[in-house]
Amino acid sequence: MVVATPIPLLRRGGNKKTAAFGVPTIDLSVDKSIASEMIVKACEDYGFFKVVSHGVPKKVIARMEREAADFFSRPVSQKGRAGPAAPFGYGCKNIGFNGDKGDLEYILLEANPVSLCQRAKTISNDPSTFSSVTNDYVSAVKKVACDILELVAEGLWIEDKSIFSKLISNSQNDSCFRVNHYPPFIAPNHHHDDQELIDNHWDPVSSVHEEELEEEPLHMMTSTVGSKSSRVGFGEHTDPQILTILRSNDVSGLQISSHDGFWIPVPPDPNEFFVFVGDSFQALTNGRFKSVRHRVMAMNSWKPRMSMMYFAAPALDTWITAPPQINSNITNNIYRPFKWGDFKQIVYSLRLADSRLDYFKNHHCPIMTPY
Ligand SMILES: C=C1C[C@]23C[C@@]1(O)CC[C@H]2[C@@]12CC[C@H](O)[C@@](C)(C(=O)O1)[C@H]2[C@@H]3C(=O)O
Ligand SMILES: O=C(O)CCC(=O)C(=O)O
Ligand SMILES: [Fe+2]
Repeated sequence: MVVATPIPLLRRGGNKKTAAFGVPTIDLSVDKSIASEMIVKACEDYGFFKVVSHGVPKKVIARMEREAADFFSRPVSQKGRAGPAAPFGYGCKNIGFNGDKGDLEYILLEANPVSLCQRAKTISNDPSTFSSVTNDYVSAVKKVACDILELVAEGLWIEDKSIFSKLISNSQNDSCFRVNHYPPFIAPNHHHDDQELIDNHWDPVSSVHEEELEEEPLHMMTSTVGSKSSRVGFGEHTDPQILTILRSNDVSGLQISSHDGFWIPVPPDPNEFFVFVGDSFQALTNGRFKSVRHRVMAMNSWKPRMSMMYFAAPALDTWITAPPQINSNITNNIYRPFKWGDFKQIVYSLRLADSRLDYFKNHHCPIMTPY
């Protein structure tokens, strides 16, 4: 049984806003009452945790990785046939519609079999294999997301264990799937002698030059290789959906933000999944769970980072508001109830780094609840 308590391990002095901690790790094979309590605690304290013994076969992961790697290895002229991302399809450096940029290329897909089947035709020379491999992967991680959401309901002592999972298992769910591919990055002052550090023991904490980052808002950074700004892979943001299930190869770069403003590097773990609380889960729990800010910094690596995210979202017409089992007095609602589809529209009108949930904070607006 793997039960790791999140313990701050290191905080360097001066004005370096970085820290390291033991990622809260939940073994999904342990007794439900233990796992559910740990998940609720991690969602409250960090909005982030790792799951192990998740039951997703290695083969399903390896096949998805191979299909994606094969796509990104193609010439730009071929990849471009699946783009530009609007928002679905192949994208390169441009994220969203409002000028955000990152040092990456990606494919963003709707996570349903019909759409995947259509999209696969522009992505692969063997579309039926691509869509069947992607469907298998998406179904497997969706199951992980549902298991986690049911454990959350249990941990919150809610009788209807499917209160959250049914939102994403609804046939009209709006979940999506993204594969990000970050090119290798070697810092301009990098020496070959450092190779051993890169391969094995490289310490991302000391390599994040925060004094440089503070000069320029992250979302303004471009991806010009060779300048200091080349290090932003995917700028800081929270995910708007309910839950995100991330898996990456063994290349580092992911960082999460602690409540006190430190960037915490997350060591990659290709066999396991990282789980992020999204904005919608924050609203569904009336702020009890926190959506976690995160980003990807291009780290010294000769190898590309490849990550896959399943963003679990409800149907567009689903009301997002805390159920009475969580908040019995609606006058205490932090957020106005909103439909996922309306929230998504706001999301796409804003920049990556914006705090979108603030737009739904209750000030003087009348409270309407669908419950
Ligand atoms: C700049 C943007 C890209 C994004 C939509 C947005 O306007 C703001 C949120 C971004 C984000 C972050 C999490 C996911 O990667 C994503 C697919 C999502 O749902 O919200 C992306 C959007 C995107 O890349 O299309
Ligand atoms: O690529 C990663 O590791 C994370 C990317 C991310 O946060 C996103 O696509 O929303
Ligand atoms: Fe994200």
